[in-house]
Amino acid sequence: MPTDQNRVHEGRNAMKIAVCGYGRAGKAMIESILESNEHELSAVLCRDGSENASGNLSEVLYGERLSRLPDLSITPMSEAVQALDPGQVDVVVDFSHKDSALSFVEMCGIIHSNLVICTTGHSPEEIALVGELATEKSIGVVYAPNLTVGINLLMEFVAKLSKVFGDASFEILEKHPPDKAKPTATAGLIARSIGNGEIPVHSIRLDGFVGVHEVVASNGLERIVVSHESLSRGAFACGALAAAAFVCGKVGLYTMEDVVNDLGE
Ligand SMILES: NC(=O)C1=CN([C@@H]2O[C@H](COP(=O)(O)OP(=O)(O)OC[C@H]3O[C@@H](n4cnc5c(N)ncnc54)[C@H](O)[C@@H]3O)[C@@H](O)[C@H]2O)C=CC1
Ligand SMILES: O=C(O)C1=N[C@H](C(=O)O)C[C@H](O)C1
Repeated sequence: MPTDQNRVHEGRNAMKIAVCGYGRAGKAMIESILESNEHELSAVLCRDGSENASGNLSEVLYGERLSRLPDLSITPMSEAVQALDPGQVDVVVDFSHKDSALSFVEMCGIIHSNLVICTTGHSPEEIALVGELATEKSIGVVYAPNLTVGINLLMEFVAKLSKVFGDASFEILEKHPPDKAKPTATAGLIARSIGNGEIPVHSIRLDGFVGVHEVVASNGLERIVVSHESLSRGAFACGALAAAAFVCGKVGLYTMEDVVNDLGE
C-alpha cells in the first residue's frame, strides 16, 4: 500500500539512494526511503570532520540500533569516492549545504550516480556551472529549490494569472522557521513566474511553520489568494523521490518543473 510520501513516484523503478545531510529534511528523506519498502538507502554522507563520521546511522539519528534502519555507517564526503562502488548508488539526494553542490556533481561523475540538489541559495552562475559539469560527467542532475509538487503547480497558475490579469498587483508572503534565511529561494522563483516587475516579498519567521508561500493578487475588482503549505518535511522528501526517479537515466540539468510535467504525463 503506498504511503502519502511515496504516492507520486508509485510505479517507478526501485532506486539505491544515498542521502547527504541528516538534519530536519535529510532525516525526513531517510524515513521516506525506508517507508517506501521499495527503495534502498544505500549510503548516508556527512561533512568532513563531523563528530558522527563513521558512526552507526541508527545510533546517530535515534540513539539506539533500530532494526528498521539498515546497518549503515555514516561516510564523510571526502571518503565517499573510495567508500562507494560504481553501481552502489543510483542517485544522491543532497540536503546538506549549498556550497557542496559542485563537489557532489564531481563525486557523482566518479561513482556514476545521478544527483538531486535540494539545497537553496545558489547564484545563476553556480547553477550554470552545475549544468555544464553534469553534461561533461554524463550524469543527470535535478536542481530543485522547492521540491513540492504543489508549489510548482502554484507557479504555473500564477504565471497564467499574471498574463490574464495584466493590470493586477502581486505580493508574496512566506512563513518559515526562525533559522530560515529571508526571503526563500522559492519566493524568488514565484516572483519570476509572475514576471510583473518587482514583487514585494514579506517573510514571517516563527516556530511551527515548515513552509508556507502565499500569493495575493488584486486588480481592484477582484482579489485572488493562492496558498501552499508544506505540512511536514515529508512533502520535501516526496518531491525529492519523484525527482530522483525522474533523473535516473538522464544526462544534464533539469528542474522541478521538468519533474512535475513528467508526473502529469
Ligand atoms: N528544496 C527544498 O524544497 C528544500 C530545501 N531544503 C534545504 O536543505 C538544506 C537542509 O535543510 P534542513 O534539513 O532544514 O537543515 P538542517 O540544518 O536541519 O540540516 C542540515 C544538515 O546538513 C549538515 N551539513 C551542513 N553543512 C554540511 C556540509 N558542508 N556537508 C555535509 N553536510 C552538511 C548539517 O550537519 C545537518 O545535518 C538547506 O539548504 C535547506 O534550504 C530544505 C527543505 C526543503
Ligand atoms: O529550507 C527549507 O526548509 C525550505 N526551503 C525552500 C526555499 O529556500 O525556497 C522553501 C521551502 O518551503 C522550505
